[in-house]
Amino acid sequence: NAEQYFRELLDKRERRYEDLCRNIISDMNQYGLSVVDDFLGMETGLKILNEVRSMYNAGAFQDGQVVTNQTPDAPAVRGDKIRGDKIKWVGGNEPGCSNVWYLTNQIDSVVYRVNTMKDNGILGNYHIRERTRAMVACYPGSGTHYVMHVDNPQKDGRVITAIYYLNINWDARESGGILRIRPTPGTTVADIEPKFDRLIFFWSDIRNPHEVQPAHRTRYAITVWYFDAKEREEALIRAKLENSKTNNLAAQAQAQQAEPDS
Ligand SMILES: Cn1c(O)c(C(=O)NCC(=O)O)c(=O)c2ccccc21
Ligand SMILES: [Mn+2]
Repeated sequence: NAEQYFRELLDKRERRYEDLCRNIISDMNQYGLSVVDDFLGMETGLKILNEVRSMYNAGAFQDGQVVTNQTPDAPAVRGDKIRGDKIKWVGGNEPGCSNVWYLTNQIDSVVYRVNTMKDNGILGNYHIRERTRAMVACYPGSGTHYVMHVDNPQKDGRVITAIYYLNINWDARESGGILRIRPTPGTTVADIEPKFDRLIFFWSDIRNPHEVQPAHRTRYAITVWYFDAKEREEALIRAKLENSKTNNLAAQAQAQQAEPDS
């Protein structure tokens, strides 16, 4: 009967979800990164893509960082600075961002789940309670890239990077834009295509230097970073100490200047 059918459907969905979380746990423990394809399905993915496109076309993205021309051999002629990635920070439920907001909720439930499941290995060392806002990024596609870097080299609290890609029929052979992660220690690299409805996770710290190779087609991605409560707290305390130290130095310098020569 119908009730039986729906119960089985839900059970199947729940099992699929469990399997998904199990796979992420084993990937993160084994490789420090995990790739999930078809995360939300075509229909939902398209809604997010259209929302991001309309934000971009409305000029809501900050101008990307200015980078010199991409061709290293040609002399950097004045004025050939091109704009790199352009980004827009999306908080919670601002108007016109409901689909991005839905996405971040879906990623949240996976991350909070894998963080609390039993036998989750390294993930069990973290206590993830909050994340950054969502960073919506667009590479305009004129060969723009992002240099090799570590997201969190200095223990600012971010432990997991989650990136959701929106690029339909992406073919890296003609469009480039590959995310290359060079897990350390290790000698292999992971080349990840920014494919539509693909969600990836990787440790945000020095274990995962990565770069975005030059993109020759508009390349959209949405990133959220998850904090470990302890590392985040310690980072905030350090920042406060640093702050008060610099304030004191400034105040002292001010005071010394003000004092008449003794
Ligand atoms: C635009 N963009 C990024 O694309 C990546 C990044 O690592 N992207 C990986 C990817 O898109 O596959 C970043 O890490 C990043 C950090 C600060 C500001 C902008 C940034
Ligand atoms: Mn990065």
